[in-house]
Amino acid sequence: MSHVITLNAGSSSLKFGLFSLPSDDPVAICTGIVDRIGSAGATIRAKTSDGRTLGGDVADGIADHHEALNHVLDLIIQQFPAANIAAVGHRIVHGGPDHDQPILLTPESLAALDELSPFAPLHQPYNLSGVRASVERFPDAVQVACFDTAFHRSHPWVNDTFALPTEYYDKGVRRYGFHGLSYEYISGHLAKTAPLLHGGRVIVAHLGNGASMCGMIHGRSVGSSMGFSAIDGLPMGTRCGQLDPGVVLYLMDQKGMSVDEITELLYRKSGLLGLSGLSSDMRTLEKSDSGSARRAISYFNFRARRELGALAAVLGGLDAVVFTGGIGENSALVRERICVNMGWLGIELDHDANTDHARIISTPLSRVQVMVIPTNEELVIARAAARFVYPHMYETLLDKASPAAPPPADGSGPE
Ligand SMILES: Nc1ncnc2c1ncn2[C@@H]1O[C@H](COP(=O)(O)OP(=O)(O)O)[C@@H](O)[C@H]1O
Ligand SMILES: CC(=O)OP(=O)(O)O
Ligand SMILES: [Mg+2]
Repeated sequence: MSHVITLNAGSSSLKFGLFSLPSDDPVAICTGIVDRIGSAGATIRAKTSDGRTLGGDVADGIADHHEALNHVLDLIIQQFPAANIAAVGHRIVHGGPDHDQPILLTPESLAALDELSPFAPLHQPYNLSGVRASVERFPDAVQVACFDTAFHRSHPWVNDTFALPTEYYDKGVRRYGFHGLSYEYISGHLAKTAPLLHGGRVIVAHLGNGASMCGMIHGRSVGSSMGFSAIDGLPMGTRCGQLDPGVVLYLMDQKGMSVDEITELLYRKSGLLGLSGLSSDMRTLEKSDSGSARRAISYFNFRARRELGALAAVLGGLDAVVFTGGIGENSALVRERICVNMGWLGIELDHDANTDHARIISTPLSRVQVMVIPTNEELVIARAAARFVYPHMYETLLDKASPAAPPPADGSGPE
């Protein structure tokens, strides 16, 4: 049987998965993460489908993604010597304006994606270095790129543009939207488990270390809180979220800050970390009784409520809200605070169901159904890679999972 490796490289982490490809849907055999690449305290941790925990601290550290990948592959080869790697699927954060589907990676497509690195400096170069390292280790495997931006290419023009002179749009200065693999998973999951809601107006809140929201009609994205870069929209672990561009001009002009300094500030020192002065991790903030931790959580929830209302307006109403991502799946407090006093929008949260992390956390009478659905970006990548390995076998599966074309969103269609 053939196998697929999935790779999701962040600036200091590398998430990975090993999937087998039986005839119906890829099956995860092992998933894990290499953390703190390039700094002290590097770890590699993985879980297998038969309940084993693998890996541990890496005493000498891990210098870069190339080395991280070698650790991952050593672990996979040691633990699963019979694995026959036919494909490696990569999460590539930026696919530019044209890619609305996964593609096969070739030297030419890789070079073209490299040109998008300035659009996503803290993601794209690491994604692509994961590709290069895996080409070296698996020269015979198919390498597949799965884009975080692809799911949002169905945006109507008004949600895709800024009010800049149009030449900037033509040069690629657009609202791309990200976390598309997660949204694709949720959309497919709803299509299977709640087809009526899938056919309606849904807001998915992907709240993790990176956070965004997506408004969907008929399972397709019509709007997203992230824009040109993965800094926009909601505040995140270390990213500021929506910011008046005047702040950036002020920092450059009046404070003499360089591009690198501002990049560091907006991507790595802001968000929950910047506001709390304590941590980027919601778990730590929830446990803290410091005022700054409470304020950071309040800001996070406030902006999420604002975005929820804005997207509901874009969708022309709301049928369901889905929480996902590390915070969305695990923080009853954040879900409660985002949904509180949202009766005007039709949201009535069931306090006990929310505390119990039930799948449906709204009351039976709530007009809007509120759900918690764990995301699975790795499965979306594995499915895409499988499609290139066994086109005939997986084509049908993906057609079933992929949503039908939506009618234009009321009032927000191309103008
Ligand atoms: N039990 C929990 N309660 C609250 N927040 C949590 C919990 N578990 C994880 N998180 C939050 O989720 C974040 C990680 O989310 P995740 O979606 O895995 O992030 P990413 O994929 O962007 O690295 C953590 O940084 C933390 O803020
Ligand atoms: C696009 C993005 O923000 O990704 P992540 O959440 O993995 O940082
Ligand atoms: Mg993520």
